[in-house]
Amino acid sequence: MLYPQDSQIAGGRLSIGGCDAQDLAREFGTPAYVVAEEDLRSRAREFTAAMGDGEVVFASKAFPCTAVLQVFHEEGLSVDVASGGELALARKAGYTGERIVFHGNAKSAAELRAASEVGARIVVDNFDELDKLERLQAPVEVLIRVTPGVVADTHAAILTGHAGSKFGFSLAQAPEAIQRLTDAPWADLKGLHMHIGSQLFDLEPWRLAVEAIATLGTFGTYDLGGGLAVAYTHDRQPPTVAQYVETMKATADELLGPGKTLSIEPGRALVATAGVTLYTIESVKDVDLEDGAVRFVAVDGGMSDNMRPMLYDAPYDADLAHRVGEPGTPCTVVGKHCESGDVLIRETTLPDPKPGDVLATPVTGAYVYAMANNYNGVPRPPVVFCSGGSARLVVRRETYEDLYARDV
Ligand SMILES: Cc1ncc(COP(=O)(O)O)c(C=O)c1O
Ligand SMILES: N[C@@H](CCCC[NH3+])C(=O)O
Repeated sequence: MLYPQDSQIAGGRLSIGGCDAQDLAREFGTPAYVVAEEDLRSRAREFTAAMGDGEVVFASKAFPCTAVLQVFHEEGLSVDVASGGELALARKAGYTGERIVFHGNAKSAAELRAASEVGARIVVDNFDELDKLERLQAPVEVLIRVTPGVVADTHAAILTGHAGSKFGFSLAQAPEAIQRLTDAPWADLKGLHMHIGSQLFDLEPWRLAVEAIATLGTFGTYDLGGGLAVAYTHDRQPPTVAQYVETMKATADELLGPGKTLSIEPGRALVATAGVTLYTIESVKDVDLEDGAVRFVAVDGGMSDNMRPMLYDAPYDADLAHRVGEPGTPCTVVGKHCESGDVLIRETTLPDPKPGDVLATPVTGAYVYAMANNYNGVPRPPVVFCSGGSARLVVRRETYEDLYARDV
């Protein structure tokens, strides 16, 4: 099943965290991002149990929402932030510096100052950043981000560990960065960081990457980044959390030496399955073409609430919330935006979809809320947490007033 762990389907009706999906749509309106809180918690526990005394750092870019961060804070995870804004969210959720890892390939002096003031660990990406830190002279814990020169199998836009990536020091540059940070009296160099890409199914590239960074000397701490894939549809299954973590630990033991302090930074794999987006179908249109007919099912959201299909051709599945599991006919789910590329699902099957029906798209917890926007003046959807049969609003829907609230 693609739905969160505590979902149920009874008589074709979907419930999430004990809450009926159609009732949620009625109560909170659509589109709505529904989040199964127990799914977030159980993923966090799966990671922490597998990591043992290693550190699990939530990559907050995947779901930068205070309530989500609070859950992971309660579950004992650390947090990865990639901007001053994400740092502010992490602080709002209760995080203190020793559990914050600060990332970015273009950190400003102000962001570096803010990170140093709260005592966050800074992952140094380039020589200009190193110069800025030198000018700041604030005592900071640092890691060095290394680009291992490994090509993993994922969409080019979310590949980050290849030679030619904009992130990190190349293997050739890293020794100079290591030397400078070892010599700097203000820097406490803990070790190396790498992150080779996102939505990765194959574990082999991580091994190659660790092999590459192992040539740079021995450190006490290694942060191996995030990247574990999730199943968006039934077509392709990723490794389990346990398989992935065991591989990371065994690879580190073998290639970096035993007893290292290890961190991993999952984003997607912690939040994707907890999220279900609910839409209302607004129109159903059959278009006859020479090579067959297309049934467009148009919903009340689209590329403003989920950019991923447009950016990465990301596949999703969908169901009518009251007829889950029934056989259907081929449909293309489109959004309400003024672009033909506003396609949420190129091909799925739905049983006789009608205007007014509630459509549920599972596995929409990661990088969906995160990349929402106001294209066509569409207010961004609310976030609703469901658990044990109760639903609570944790982010309200934007209003039309919000759309001009920043006018001066
Ligand atoms: C530095 C860093 N760490 C962790 C992540 C999280 O990746 P994922 O969501 O694929 O686990 C990212 C995003 O790709 C990242 O840039
Ligand atoms: N936004 C991307 C992931 C970015 C990874 C961040 N380094 C996605 O939706 O898949």
